[in-house]
Amino acid sequence: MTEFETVDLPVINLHVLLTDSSDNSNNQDLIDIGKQILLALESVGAFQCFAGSGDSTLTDVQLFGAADGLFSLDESAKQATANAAFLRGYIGMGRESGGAAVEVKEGFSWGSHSNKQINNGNKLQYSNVFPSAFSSKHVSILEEAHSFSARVAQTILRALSYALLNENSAIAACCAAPNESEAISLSRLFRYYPYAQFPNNSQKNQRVVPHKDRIGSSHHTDWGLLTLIRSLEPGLQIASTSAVSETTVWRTVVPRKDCFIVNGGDYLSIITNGVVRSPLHRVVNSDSRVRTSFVFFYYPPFNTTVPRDFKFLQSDQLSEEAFDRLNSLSLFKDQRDVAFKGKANGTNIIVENGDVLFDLKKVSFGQYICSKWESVARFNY
Ligand SMILES: O=C(O)CCC(=O)C(=O)O
Ligand SMILES: [Fe+2]
Repeated sequence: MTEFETVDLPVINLHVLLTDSSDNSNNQDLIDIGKQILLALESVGAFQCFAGSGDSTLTDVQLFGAADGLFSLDESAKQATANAAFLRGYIGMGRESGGAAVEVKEGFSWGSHSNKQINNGNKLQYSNVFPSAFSSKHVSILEEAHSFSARVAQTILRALSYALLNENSAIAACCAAPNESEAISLSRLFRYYPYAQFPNNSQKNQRVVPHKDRIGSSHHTDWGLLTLIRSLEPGLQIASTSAVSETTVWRTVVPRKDCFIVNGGDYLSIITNGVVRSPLHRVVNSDSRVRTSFVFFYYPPFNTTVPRDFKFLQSDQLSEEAFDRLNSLSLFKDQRDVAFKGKANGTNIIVENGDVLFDLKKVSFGQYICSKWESVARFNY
């Protein structure tokens, strides 16, 4: 495998804020940690976060033990959950991609344990679907991973909104209903395999170019407020540029034990007028090793729309660099299979010059995100 550079992400210890829930603006820890978070999110757009040790935390041993239990089930037990509900259950190899490449991974999605049913057309809020052979001990570890991650994400945003001082109102609006956010946020486990496990069946003579025709996760930015990632293995890479070009250098994140890797998301970048970066990233697979990761996408409440004072797309309000950066976010890109590119898709997506624009006045965040998830499903493998 090609050698890649590594990136040294700042490490931020959030533990003290998770044990102290007082919402007091004089709280020095909140201010200090908020500043560290702001510095990390406005420079690289990512950091590693230690969320504590003790009972109410998530350990790598618990999490990856549950992941092993899940992925080692029979294919038929996993497949039985594949089409049970939108964004719940198993995702088979090659069934999802954010680009033209085949993503050589299997995955599993779940959400909040307290979701009981579909809620007023809100497809993101649904009860969990686990294979019947999956142990209840492992189910509770995964469901606790979801609620703990939501608490960590809320705490990061609370500290960030203090650090942003005058710019905190947009974040505060997104944080006003943490239970609604938790209900539509998404947890996933992924297992990435050597590319050789997905050979080229249809065009046998064509060479498969590693990291181009086959990849772990195509280059993208995440759509939501924050993404939390756990893994024991490197593979996640952050780009040196906001769009892929000849000068792009991919740098590997080396995960630290019992830490989350935290990425700023597109929506957070938008509501902070580009102050927070949503870093361009991808996952490359090893030739010889399997990599497992836990990924948690933290979203604002379903009905959130962009706040009224939103300045995006008025380039006079932003530096040229920030404007270009916001314009290249995956949230605004058409990530559908090539066969659909340039064609309108129902009511949620507006297509202009092949790119998808988010009609900010008409569409709620939740509705739009449903259409984004539909756009990355792949069926023809
Ligand atoms: O597995 C990882 O490390 C990250 C995956 C990722 O970027 C995503 O699913 O959005
Ligand atoms: Fe991502």
